[in-house]
Amino acid sequence: MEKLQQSMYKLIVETSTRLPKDVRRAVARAKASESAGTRAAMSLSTITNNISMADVNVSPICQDTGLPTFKVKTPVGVNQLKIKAAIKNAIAEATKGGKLRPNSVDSLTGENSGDNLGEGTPVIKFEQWEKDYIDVRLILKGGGCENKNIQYSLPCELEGLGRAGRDLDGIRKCIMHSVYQAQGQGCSAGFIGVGIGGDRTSGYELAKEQLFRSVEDVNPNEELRKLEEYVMENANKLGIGTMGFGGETTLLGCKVGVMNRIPASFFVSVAYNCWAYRRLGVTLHAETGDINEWLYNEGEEIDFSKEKVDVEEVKSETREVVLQAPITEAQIRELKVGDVVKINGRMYTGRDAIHKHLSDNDAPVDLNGQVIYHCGPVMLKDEEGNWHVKAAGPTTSIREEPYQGDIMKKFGIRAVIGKGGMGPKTLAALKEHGGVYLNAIGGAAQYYADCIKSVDGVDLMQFGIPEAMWHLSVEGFTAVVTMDSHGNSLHEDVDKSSLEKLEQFKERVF
Ligand SMILES: O=C(O)C[C@H](O)C(=O)O
Ligand code: SF4
Repeated sequence: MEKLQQSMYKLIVETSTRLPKDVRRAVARAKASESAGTRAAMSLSTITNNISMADVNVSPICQDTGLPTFKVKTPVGVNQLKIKAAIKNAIAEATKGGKLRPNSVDSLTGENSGDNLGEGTPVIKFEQWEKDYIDVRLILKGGGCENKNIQYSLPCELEGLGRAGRDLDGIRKCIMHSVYQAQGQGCSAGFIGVGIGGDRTSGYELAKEQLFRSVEDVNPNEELRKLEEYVMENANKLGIGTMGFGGETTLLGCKVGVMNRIPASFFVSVAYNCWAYRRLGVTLHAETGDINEWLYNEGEEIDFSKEKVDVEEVKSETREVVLQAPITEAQIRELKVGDVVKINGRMYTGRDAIHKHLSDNDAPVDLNGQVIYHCGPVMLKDEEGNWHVKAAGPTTSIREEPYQGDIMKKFGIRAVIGKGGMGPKTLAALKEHGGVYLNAIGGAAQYYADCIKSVDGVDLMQFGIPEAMWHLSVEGFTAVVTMDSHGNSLHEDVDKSSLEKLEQFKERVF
């Protein structure tokens, strides 16, 4: 098994940096369905551009390289402990080289282990089989989409859809609701894996298991095939769209599995995966550990770098404003939902730990008139001790909802950049204080890393690389105003209109 660690390293790097062929085709279909010049089309262009940049840079498609989850099938007699050790070594190596973000955090102390290893991370699941080779599959599922997973216990009442009973139609309603409740926060357009039955644990396992199916397979169970097709057709009528900006494509794939349950329980579990659906697999020679074959490798690989972007058309529909910090209140009050903002100059990253910290402490820098970027980047230090950005897309902003408004007022922050939008408390604060929320394209970590021209400093490194406050110099960092200082929120509007659309699916279908 001398090649095992090397094979696992290849699998990790490939999964983190190259989107699988079936997923590319799904993204391309979504792009083709949007009209040029719309926000959805613009976002999808950024996404496909980002996919190509990750190919070329061999760098993470998204900065959140998730909780690495391996599923391994081994012939009888193969030493699983050796496989586990090889996977762990390969994970540490990939983290050191900036192919994975250090993502393993002590839940009690908040300490980041720095190498992605720790209690419960990575997840490795073994199964034995009768074949004579090893099958290893890996999914890197990020935290933002993981947070949008949902489990229903039937019967239940669902907003917009009424009662969901213990039958196929009740299941249908749960799935439709799961897409609605995710909005754009899990970086839509997304994929869902659904598990019907089991208990709370095995139901979610089954849901995640569906994410290991190919996007284009056909469910052999006739009832489930119909259900999957129904969901694909109708969830896309909800109008949530890419990033929750509205649009034709909200869902890129739906896979449903079923298992038995016990009489008192009836769970429908949904695992939501962002467009940056990073899962791959290999088969290995059982004695040497060499890669025999790459899985999910069928069909054409779309090379998005060959596509042409119709920039002129995009420009005609949107107003573009260039900003440079420090920003004045008057400049902010000029901005309206729908404006495209290009930022030059300084911004500071701040996510979960920073927001909590700033609510009880002074800021390490003067934040008056400044821009906060909700981002946990992948960073590498060179031999001279200088930091380099390897991936730096936005994180889900709603987690900062309890703190954001207060912090903006306390420190005089004028703009926050993130994704998925924020709630009523922040919207009220933007109006009162004169602030703006800018939505960047979730998952576009290479695209944004390219806009970052230098790393000028870092504070609060004790929170770990993703959570520290990085001082960044940017050029042409592009984001859309989705919440302005006049009380307007695109997120509130899309939520409301998609709930109205959801109500159309109240009547029995199955
Ligand atoms: O942790 C991150 O960088 C992003 C996260 O996956 C998210 O979607 O919020
Ligand atoms: S930022 Fe978006 S694309 Fe990246 S892992 Fe989170 S949900 Fe997925």
